[in-house]
Amino acid sequence: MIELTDLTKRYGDKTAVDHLTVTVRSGTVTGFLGPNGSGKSTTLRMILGLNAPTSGTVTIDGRRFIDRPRGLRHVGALLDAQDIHGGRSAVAHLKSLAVSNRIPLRRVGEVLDEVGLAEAGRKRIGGYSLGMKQRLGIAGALLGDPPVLLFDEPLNGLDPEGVRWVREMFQRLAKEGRTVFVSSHLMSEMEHTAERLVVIGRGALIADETLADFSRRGSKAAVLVRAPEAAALAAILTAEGAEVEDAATAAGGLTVLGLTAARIGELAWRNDIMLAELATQNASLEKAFMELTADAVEYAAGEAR
Ligand SMILES: Nc1ncnc2c1ncn2[C@@H]1O[C@H](COP(=O)(O)OP(=O)(O)OP(=O)(O)O)[C@@H](O)[C@H]1O
Repeated sequence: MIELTDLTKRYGDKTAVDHLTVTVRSGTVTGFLGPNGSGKSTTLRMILGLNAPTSGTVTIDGRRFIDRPRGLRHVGALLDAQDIHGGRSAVAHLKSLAVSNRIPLRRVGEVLDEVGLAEAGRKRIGGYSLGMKQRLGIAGALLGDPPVLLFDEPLNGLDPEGVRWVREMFQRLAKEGRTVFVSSHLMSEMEHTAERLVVIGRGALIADETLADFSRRGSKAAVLVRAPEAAALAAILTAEGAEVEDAATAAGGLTVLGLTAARIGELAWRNDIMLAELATQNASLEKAFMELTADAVEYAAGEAR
């Protein structure tokens, strides 16, 4: 379990992390989401004792990371897959990590197998693709077989097969009872990866809940209706109290809020209006994320320069 209590980090006038209080539980994959520059990396670095908090505390299973003599055996982390010595091979890199953390050397072969780098293990890291570096970073995090794992944007640079593989691995690690905390600035990456979400904006907590609860915060469920006589139908639905928006992109499409699909179908039938399509739209996680973090986006497109 990772516990952040009133955790704050300031750089001069800039508050990178703002009184963050969060508990990251074991046995589940927790997504750590926020727009670019919202303080995710700074938080992960404070968890690992690489940055000192301005105030507040962070503990892992009750102790500060730097007070743990077992290091990589307790917490495995991938912070920046590119930040690695390109002249060495993956085997040499992992062996040096193993030796300095008193991890048996047989783990090197095991983790390289696990991440699919067994063949490339003796090649220079400098020649690796970003996806291979991500895999190597994940191997390093797994080396000490730790109960707590932190990953900063681990899906960056992975192809769709790689993304699926990482997702399945995170879920397996969580099922084994470990704490898996994964940052991303993209909801689409977390949607099929995490079970819980911690969402921050400008360093402050916006949400800490299950994915299902988070999606309910988003826009109300809407119903998409397509009908040749869209204008007539829109008038009927509005008279029934619905909020109707024209979906400008789809000819004849209406987005209806405030009525169920069943009720819309019934009203159309009673008024002899033919429907071409009637579909309930699930509240989109992406939309909920965009709405909740809109005020916290630091560099939006189209902003005054
Ligand atoms: N060493 C530093 N000195 C000054 N400001 C910093 C430093 N490190 C981070 N910041 C600032 O703190 C804020 C949070 O940065 P951080 O890298 O933690 O965000 P992030 O959520 O990880 O972003 P991204 O998704 O872009 O990686 C940013 O505004 C950043 O410019």
